[in-house]
Amino acid sequence: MLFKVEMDVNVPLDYDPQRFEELKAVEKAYSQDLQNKGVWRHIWRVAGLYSNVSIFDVESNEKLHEILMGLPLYPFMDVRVTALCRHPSSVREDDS
Ligand SMILES: O=C(O)C[C@H]1C=CC(=O)O1
Repeated sequence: MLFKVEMDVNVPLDYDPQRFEELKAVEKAYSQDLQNKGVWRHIWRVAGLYSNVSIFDVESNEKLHEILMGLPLYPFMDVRVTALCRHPSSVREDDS
C-alpha cells in the first residue's frame, strides 16, 4: 500500500542544539534504513521549508502508524497522510 506522507518539523527555538543534532542523526539513520529496505520509497525536501514529502510502501495502515510513531523527530512534527492508488493514465508497468 502506497502513502504520501507530509512532515513539517517544528523545533522550539529554545531546544538544546546539541540534543537536536543528536536527534537528527538518529532520525537520518532510521530513515535511511527504511529507504534501503524499500519501505520509504521517496523523500523530498519542500523547498524553503523544514518539511518533506515522502512516499511509503507498507503492508497496512497499522505498519505505517508504527513507522511514523517511531520517528525520532515525531514529537516535533505535524504529519499528514494520504492513501494513494494507481492512476489509470500511468505508463509504468508497476507501482514503482
Ligand atoms: O528532515 C526532515 O524532513 C525530517 C526527517 C525525515 C527524515 C529525516 O532524516 O529527517
